[in-house]
Amino acid sequence: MLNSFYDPQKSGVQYLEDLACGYWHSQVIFTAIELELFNYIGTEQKTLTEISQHYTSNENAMERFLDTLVVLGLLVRYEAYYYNSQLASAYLIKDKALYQGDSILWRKALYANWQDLKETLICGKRLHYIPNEDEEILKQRTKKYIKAMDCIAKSKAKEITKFFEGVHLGGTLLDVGAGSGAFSLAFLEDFSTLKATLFDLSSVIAITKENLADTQPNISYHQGNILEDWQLQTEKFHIILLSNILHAYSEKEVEHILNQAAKWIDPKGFIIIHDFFLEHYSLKARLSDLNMMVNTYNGKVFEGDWVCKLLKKLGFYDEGLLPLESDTALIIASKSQELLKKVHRDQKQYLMLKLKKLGFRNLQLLSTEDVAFTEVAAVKCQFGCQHYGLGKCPPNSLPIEKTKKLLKEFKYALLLEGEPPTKGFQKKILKAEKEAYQQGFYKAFSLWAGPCSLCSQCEPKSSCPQARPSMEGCGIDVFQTVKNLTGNLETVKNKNDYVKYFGLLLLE
Ligand SMILES: C[S@@+](CC[C@H](N)C(=O)[O-])C[C@H]1O[C@@H](n2cnc3c(N)ncnc32)[C@H](O)[C@@H]1O
Repeated sequence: MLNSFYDPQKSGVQYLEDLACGYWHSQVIFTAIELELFNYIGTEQKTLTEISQHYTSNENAMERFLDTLVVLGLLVRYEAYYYNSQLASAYLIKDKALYQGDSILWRKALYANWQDLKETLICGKRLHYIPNEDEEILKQRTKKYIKAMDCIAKSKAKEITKFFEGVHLGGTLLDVGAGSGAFSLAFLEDFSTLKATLFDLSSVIAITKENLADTQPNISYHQGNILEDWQLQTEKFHIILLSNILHAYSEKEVEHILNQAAKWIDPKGFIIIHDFFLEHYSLKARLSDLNMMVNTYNGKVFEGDWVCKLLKKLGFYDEGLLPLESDTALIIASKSQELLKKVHRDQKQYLMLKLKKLGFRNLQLLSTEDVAFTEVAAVKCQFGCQHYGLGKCPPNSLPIEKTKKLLKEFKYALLLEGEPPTKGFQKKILKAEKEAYQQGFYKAFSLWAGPCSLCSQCEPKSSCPQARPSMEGCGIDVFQTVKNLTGNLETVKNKNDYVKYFGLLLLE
């Protein structure tokens, strides 16, 4: 969920080298899509010679290129034959429903302005605009843009509508900045009594209308500028959708857009905001923010919290950020708290988002069945640790068999990663446990790392509301558990090496 490649224990020169070579990956996928290589291979097998002849390319160069695509997981090579991988077959062949090639090539089109990043930092905003673009060229570019948005929207639409499973959604939907209308189409498919109005610039509406032809009787269109007063000439709407709109603008325009949405929403309706937010998929959100800086007039990626505060000022309730499994998240707001309660949210994902704010480096959801145990932990506590017998350390902790039984009471756990000092980490674990409890995980119980460091003195036999056992003190094989999940945990080799702390928050 945090989408961060950086690992303070491991990241060194290799990490820097990989960062610097990021564009190599991009260039490989851009080229493969431009060549329509995955279409050419299709469901067949092709030899290097066939592929090289088809593209009139140098055979040696083509083999090196194809073998790189194999390592990237986009092709499979078996002896002399190349095939599309499952991933490429699903998303990189043009006639597939979830084809992503158009959005991948749109990324390429955005690259030119990234070259100006250094100058953009000095100037504070995008440097170059295309002056007086020819009408036909502009139309072709808008078409490409809509296709690109459509690829992404289609791949996410069902992730969004599932929040409303079981909710009776009827009436009218206003899709603000609708683009291809993919999100509206997904809502119409799942909620048959809905009618949607697609609101966008006239240049976009013209293309979307053409694309959808007359196949959608429940769709109407409204051309206009969302930065002006919305002149909709209809009743209020039951759903207002703002998907990937806020990040195109700055605070002032976002306030205007939300004000207009508040004006046009039925008191028993939902405002649905779908976007990048800094709290979710943080690295991608940050990079998207820079992308807005180099490629738009004043777009930026916001904190979900800030948007929620604006909605609150306008009299709306919301449930905070609802992360999708992919890189974006939702805010669903309504003036009716009753209605909001009907919206499904993934309780554990929501909790993870809240806990991230406590400052954990990383959070991983796991099944309690994936927790590893070792008898060696107890032996290491008894022989080799100065804390043995003190506070809540063994033998005042839970013996391994009792811990195994305890974990059977819980289905899930969150592995929480932090760092020294021990006291600070343990306080965060307690706060995490409290947050989980307050969100309804009534059994929530935590195990932390190291000897209890909250108080300077401790009566080992007495009960203490604050003390929790450590994972290792209860027989958990912390190394193995972490390695099973992330493959990443190093033994500390030097005194000053970075140490990772882990806690486990048990959830029913
Ligand atoms: C990033 S796309 C999002 C499209 C779609 N909502 C989605 O999520 O796939 C932004 C859309 O907002 C529209 N838009 C941006 N500024 C607008 C404005 N001032 N008035 C009307 N539409 C606007 C664009 O034309 C484009 O279709």
